[in-house]
Amino acid sequence: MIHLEGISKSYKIAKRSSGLRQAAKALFYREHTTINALKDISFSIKQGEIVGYIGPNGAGKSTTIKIMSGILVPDTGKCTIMGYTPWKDRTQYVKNIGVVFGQRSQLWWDVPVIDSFELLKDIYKVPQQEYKSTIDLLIETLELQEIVQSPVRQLSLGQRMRCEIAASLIHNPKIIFLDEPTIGLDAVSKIAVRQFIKTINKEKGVTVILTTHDMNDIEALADRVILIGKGTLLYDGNLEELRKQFGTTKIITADYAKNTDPIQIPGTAALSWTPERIVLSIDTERVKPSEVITHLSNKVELLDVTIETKPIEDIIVQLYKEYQI
Ligand SMILES: Nc1ncnc2c1ncn2[C@@H]1O[C@H](COP(=O)(O)OP(=O)(O)OP(=O)(O)O)[C@@H](O)[C@H]1O
Repeated sequence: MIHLEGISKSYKIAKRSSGLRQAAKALFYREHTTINALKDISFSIKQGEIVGYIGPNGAGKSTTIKIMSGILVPDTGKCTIMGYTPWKDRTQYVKNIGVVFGQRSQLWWDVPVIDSFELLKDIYKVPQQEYKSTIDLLIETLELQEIVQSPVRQLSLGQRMRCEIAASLIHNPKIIFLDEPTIGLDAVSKIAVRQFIKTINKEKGVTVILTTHDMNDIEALADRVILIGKGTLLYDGNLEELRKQFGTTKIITADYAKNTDPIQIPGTAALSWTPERIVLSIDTERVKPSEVITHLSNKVELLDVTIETKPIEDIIVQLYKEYQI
């Protein structure tokens, strides 16, 4: 469905110099620097996938989304999405995609949200009946009843984001590109937005490409992650694989009847210790959690034990370190 091959994109920016003399010189002669935002990016995405497109600030995520949505033209490379070249066949192509840029609004600021929806219906030439059933569903599932009559400028960020997502789906697109859709949302709104993305993917088979810095978004939604750093594709694979590769640490917290003897267990490191509780970090490649618990129960009278997996956030930090990005 989506196929990128050898995509590169650079930005040319004028160097700014300080001082009056330099500013005068710049009137006649401008020096430029080139930023290589994307270098030889290739990947394919199948229909119905939810792909998390991740990487640190400035990695090239938004640039890729802009190329895939036809806003930017790459310097070199091929991009075919549903048979279209996004920046060449824009008019036909955009009928098939929805785009949300968390940082920018596609809604008209001063008019009630519902009027923006109507305008988008006309732009995309959505038949009235189809529009009615889509909009009713969107209003209900994204809980927009109370806010659709308000102008966008009066909405909170979370309310606006829910409207943005609805706006991107009015024409029933087959693919949606979400660039940081949960940025600045409270916990409840984040969960609602994630749930909604999951539902349209499951029930309508919508393909989702999601960029985010919130690893909980990735964990909740994406089966596959593509990692980009300094414009280069570094990892493309299953989230579970990533976890296996980098997430071999588990944290065991054990509560026990008072014990003042030191506890040392091979393959573990004590993160904290009191006469009633120990928190151990264990490397599951060296020792199994069950072996640690057996060791512990031989030494102390165990009252409670919990085992936690390393949060996905830590795994990603480790990954960024590994690739030095
Ligand atoms: N319009 C532009 N003009 C010049 N440079 C740009 C432009 N847009 C992006 N860049 C540069 O290209 C690189 C990639 O930027 P991009 O916005 O794609 O990164 P990103 O991964 O989306 O980052 P973030 O997570 O911070 O949003 C950065 O170095 C950025 O400064």
